[in-house]
Amino acid sequence: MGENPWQPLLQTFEKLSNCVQTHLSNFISVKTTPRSSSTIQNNPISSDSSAPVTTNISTLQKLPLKDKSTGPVTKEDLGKATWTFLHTLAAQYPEKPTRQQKKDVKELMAILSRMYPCRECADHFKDILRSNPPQASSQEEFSQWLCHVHNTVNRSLGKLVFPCERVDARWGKLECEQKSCDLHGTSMDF
Ligand SMILES: Cc1cc2nc3c(=O)[nH]c(=O)nc-3n(C[C@H](O)[C@H](O)[C@H](O)COP(=O)(O)OP(=O)(O)OC[C@H]3O[C@@H](n4cnc5c(N)ncnc54)[C@H](O)[C@@H]3O)c2cc1C
Repeated sequence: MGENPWQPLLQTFEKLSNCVQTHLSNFISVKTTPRSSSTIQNNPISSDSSAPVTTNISTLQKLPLKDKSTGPVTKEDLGKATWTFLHTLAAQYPEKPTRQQKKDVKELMAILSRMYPCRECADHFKDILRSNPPQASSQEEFSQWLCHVHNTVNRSLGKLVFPCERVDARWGKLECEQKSCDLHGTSMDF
């Protein structure tokens, strides 16, 4: 019998199909390959056991499991994030806080000095609070007090002291539509 006249066309089609499959699997980083020791089953939601989807281990090994955003937090990262939280809180603290809000600030600082997830920092902060009890009768008073205690930490770490008259320029209120992020309160409430 002579050669199948469709053979060259079929071979070309097969090559094209393999090429498309390779490019697609590179694009989505998941390969559909026969089960082997270097692949893991990864189709927990499929009820069709005849069509297992497998992820190539070498693909998983290339994933950035410990990049900057997912790796362990350093003392510096934690410090920066906490100061951002505290100074933003101070910037949004009401001009006329309620008794409850003043109490909350004191409690928050006390809790930080006990539970801040860096033991030496927490102990250090406890000492600072002892000689600088929180002052939070107004937004101005709280943000200046916080600037002062942050500078106390800065000094002990050999860092530059921040000019507290510039604290409002450095730490503004959150940008929220129609003041929806503002803390509300007036000392008349309680
Ligand atoms: C309660 C607390 C206690 C800490 N104790 C320790 C400790 O004992 N040992 C330790 O190693 N680390 C401690 N840290 C971490 C340390 O304070 C820094 O956060 C960390 O070293 C990173 O410093 P940084 O130079 O990036 O700027 P940070 O001090 O984190 O400051 C962040 C930003 O705040 C601004 N800023 C600086 N000073 C002031 C200020 N006075 N008022 C307003 N804005 C300011 C600056 O723009 C600065 O870039 C503590 C952090 C906190 C929140």
